[in-house]
Amino acid sequence: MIIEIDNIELYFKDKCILSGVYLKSETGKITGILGSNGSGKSCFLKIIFGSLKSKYKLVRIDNKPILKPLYLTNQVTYLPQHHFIPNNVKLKTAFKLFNIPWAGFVNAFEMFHLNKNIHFNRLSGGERRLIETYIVLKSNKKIILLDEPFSHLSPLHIEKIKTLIEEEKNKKAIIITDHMYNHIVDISDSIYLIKNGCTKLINDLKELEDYKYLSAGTLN
Ligand SMILES: Nc1ncnc2c1ncn2[C@@H]1O[C@H](COP(=O)(O)OP(=O)(O)OP(=O)(O)O)[C@@H](O)[C@H]1O
Repeated sequence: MIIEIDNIELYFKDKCILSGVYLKSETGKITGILGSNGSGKSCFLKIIFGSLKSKYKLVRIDNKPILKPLYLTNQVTYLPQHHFIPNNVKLKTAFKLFNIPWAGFVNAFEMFHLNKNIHFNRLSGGERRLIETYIVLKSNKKIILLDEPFSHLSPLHIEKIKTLIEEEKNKKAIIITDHMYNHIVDISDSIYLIKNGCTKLINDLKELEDYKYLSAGTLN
């Protein structure tokens, strides 16, 4: 499956956030999006998902235009920046609701093996993030959108999530953004930088410095 997003124009009042955006992602590939604070990364993911309306947008899957919000096609899932599992839900209930086997999760993250019956709001911010990222990654959807999956995670958990992303990409198209650019660079097959409302396909990492996303000499 190849998904392409094109022709987006997003304004808030008369402030232009995105214009001249193009992104291509496909099954078996991880597509990274980088950009400084406020550059429009989250808005872009919400527009792809279909939860944020823009003035224009064109989404194509395998060359066919998708005219309704992508989430209505049942092909996409999305990890937002905020928590999406309600506070008062027990972990085992959350896994059941999203149809994700608990056993696989505790196999990968043993530290949770006694936590099946605890409520989501009894976990730390990083633990919640880890569980939500796992649930989104393991869903049976073909397109996965991840908005800052690494924030609040400790280094070992970041490595585990990266491994999981690499495993899942075999059957999914994964689009990911995070400020931990080194991890994005590490796992991405292609990288787009959002700058001045436009996406720029990065062919050489040095361009991240040229476009002043990183300060000069960072990559030396
Ligand atoms: N509902 C809204 N109303 C008005 N402006 C908004 C709204 N949502 C986002 N914006 C603005 O759009 C711009 C892009 O926001 P977005 O959240 O997409 O940035 P981002 O690249 O994800 O930033 P960060 O890395 O800091 O999370 C910002 O200037 C933000 O203030």
